Amino acid sequence: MENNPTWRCVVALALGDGEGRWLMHKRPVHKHHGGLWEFPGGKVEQGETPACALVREVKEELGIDVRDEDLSPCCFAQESSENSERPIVILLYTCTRWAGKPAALEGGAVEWVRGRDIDKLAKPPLDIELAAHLLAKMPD
Ligand SMILES: Nc1nc2c([nH]c(=O)n2[C@H]2C[C@H](O)[C@@H](COP(=O)(O)OP(=O)(O)OP(=O)(O)O)O2)c(=O)[nH]1
Repeated sequence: MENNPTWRCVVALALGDGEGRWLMHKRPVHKHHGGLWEFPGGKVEQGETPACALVREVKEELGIDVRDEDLSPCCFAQESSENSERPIVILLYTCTRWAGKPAALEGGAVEWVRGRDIDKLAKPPLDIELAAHLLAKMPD
């Protein structure tokens, strides 16, 4: 269900292993931005808080449990409204506590990547911005 008539809210997770690596998700090839590496997450649905949406999305996408009290707001990135009728805003949270072993349950791939190596991955435009903010705040 659409969450807002004029803009779309997407939430994303920078899951950190505490040793400078972050879990990156490769989008399934048949999807928008297929084959590119993103911070896992997805769209906020009507009636959800961003944190609730992220807890739900990472369970569906990676099969892991995170608790909303372990999510810390990190940064956001947004599309220009000149390029899109309903621009996307992506809110990135960090988290270093979870239960379960992350797996790509929707047909893509997952990998733990050192902060400086995230730069080398092909990413959608907003994930490029999110990665730059994240690494500025949390250098290797
Ligand atoms: N991560 C990311 N997503 C982007 C960017 N630009 C952009 O339009 N998107 C879109 C792709 C998706 O429609 C949406 C992210 O939500 P999602 O991961 O749940 O997307 P999805 O294709 O799996 O969703 P669905 O329609 O199958 O439910 O945001 C970007 O730069 N980074």
